[in-house]
Parts: sequence; structure tokens; C-alpha cells
Amino acid sequence: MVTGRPGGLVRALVVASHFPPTVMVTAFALALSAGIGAGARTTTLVALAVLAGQLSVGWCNDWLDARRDLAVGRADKPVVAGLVTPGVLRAAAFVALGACVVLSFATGVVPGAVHVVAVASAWSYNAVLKATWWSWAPYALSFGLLAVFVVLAAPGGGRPAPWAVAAAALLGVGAHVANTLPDLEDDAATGVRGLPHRLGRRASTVLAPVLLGAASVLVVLAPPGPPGATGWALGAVAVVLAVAAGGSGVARPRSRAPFALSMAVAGVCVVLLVLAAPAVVLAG
Ligand SMILES: CC(C)=CCC/C(C)=C/CC/C(C)=C/COP(=O)(O)OP(=O)(O)O
Repeated sequence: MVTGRPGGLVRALVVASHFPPTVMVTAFALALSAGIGAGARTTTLVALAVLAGQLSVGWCNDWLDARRDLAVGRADKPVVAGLVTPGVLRAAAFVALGACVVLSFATGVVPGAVHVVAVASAWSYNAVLKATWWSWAPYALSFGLLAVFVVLAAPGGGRPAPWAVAAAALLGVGAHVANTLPDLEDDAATGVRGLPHRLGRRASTVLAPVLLGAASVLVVLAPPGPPGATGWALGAVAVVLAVAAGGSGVARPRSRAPFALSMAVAGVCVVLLVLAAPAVVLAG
């Protein structure tokens, strides 16, 4: 049954957008753009373009996964709860994609093209790659390109520091591996066998925090000059959380702790990247 109440549909669309990562990625892009001094207009355009892109990716994901999610009765999915149809999600995904393309190119042709490729890469995950060994690749590409987009969109002709692009890519792959942990067995039962499924639960609970910890350490150590006290402190927090995540993954791979702790490392890494924003732009 699909609810006819507009409030119910809006709530369903919010949930189907994969709201927490949508907000987190948008907030990251907004804060990085503001942190590199892109100015209010560019930062607003960047944030809106990224928000539209994330909405399109989230809705596309639940649209394309609807059959599989129904098969395993994923109670967290609005399609399974009968709150929205796959057809509505498909329409919403394409509307958001159109808005994303317009907003992205409003920042300039080159940054616009970079962001559109990042979003296309995420759609390729939804459509094909999530069930293959290459499930990590769109995350690496999309997150790496997100950093490139934010820098190229800013006035001044700067280019992104390679370490920042590498850290964003590591962050994306680590988040991917962590994000699969809660549903690893459900996914595998419906034929979704991405990198984390092929490696297995125990290895994935260790790999996620290793990647996220490595991204955090890179952001602390790679910028020129010695890290500040905040950088050292947050880097240490990231390493401690990553060790706790990996340790809990080895000891209790089926508990929620490895997922929650890995996501905490991802959060610290995002904060580190934003604090390092001034070093993310190199003179063009
Ligand atoms: C900058 C940018 C465009 C980044 C996006 C990168 C990317 C590949 C995002 C995919 C996001 C997504 C909807 C994952 C759900 O995965 P799932 O289907 O494995 O999880 P689920 O079953 O919980 O929905």
C-alpha cells in the first residue's frame, strides 16, 4: 500500500534520499568551500549542486534496489514499507539530477563537468558496480572529484593539493566499506557482492577503520609545515577510534560497534579536512 498523505510522501523521500550521508556530504562540501574562501555565491552554488547530486544518488539507489529490498523485507526502506513507489523515486532522482547539472555548471564549465562526472560515477555504483569487485572505485572517484570540484569552483584559479584528493578518495572508500557492514548478509543473500562482501565481514570491519584512519593521518601530516595542536589532537582521536573499531571488528564482528566507530572516524576525518582547507588549494 502506498500512502496518499503528502507529509508521508515527503518523509518517505527524505528517508529514501539516504538522509544522513546526504547531509554529511553536503555539509562537508559547504564547509570546505567556505574554508578555502570561495565566497558566499560560490559556496551556496556548490552546496546546492552537491545537495541535488546527493539526493539524485540516494533516490536512484532506492529505486534500483527496490526489488532486492522487497525480497529481503528491508524494514528501513520506504519502498518496502509501502510509503513510496519505485516510479516516484525514479522521477525524483531524474529531477534532482537535472537540478544538479544546472547548479554544477553555474559554478563554471570545468568544475561543473567535474561534479557531473562525480555524480555519474555514483550512479554507476547504484546501477552496476555495487555488486562487483569494483564497488569501491566509484566511491574513490566521486569523493576525490568532490574535492576537485570544490577547489575548481572557487574564484582564483587554484588547483587542489594531491594529498587532499587522495584523502577524500580514501575517506570515500572507507565510508563505503563501513556503510555495507549493517546489511552485509542481506545484500549477499540478494546477489550483491561488492568488495566488502567478497572480503567477508571480519576483514571488512578491519579494512574500514584502516582506510578512514589512514585518510585522517594523511590530512594531519601531508600539508606543508608542522601540524597544529588541534591537528595532532584530532589525528590522535581518529587513530584511537580506528583501533577501537578494528579491535571490536576482530572480537565481535557482528556487533554494531565497528560500524559506529568507523563512522566516528569518518566524522573526525571530515573535520580535519575542513580545518586544513587553506592548505587544500595550491596556486594555479
Ligand atoms: C560526491 C559523490 C557524488 C559521492 C557519492 C558516492 C557514492 C558512490 C555514493 C553512493 C551512495 C549510496 C546511495 C549508497 C547506498 O549504498 P547501498 O545500496 O550499498 O546501501 P543501502 O542498501 O543501505 O541503500
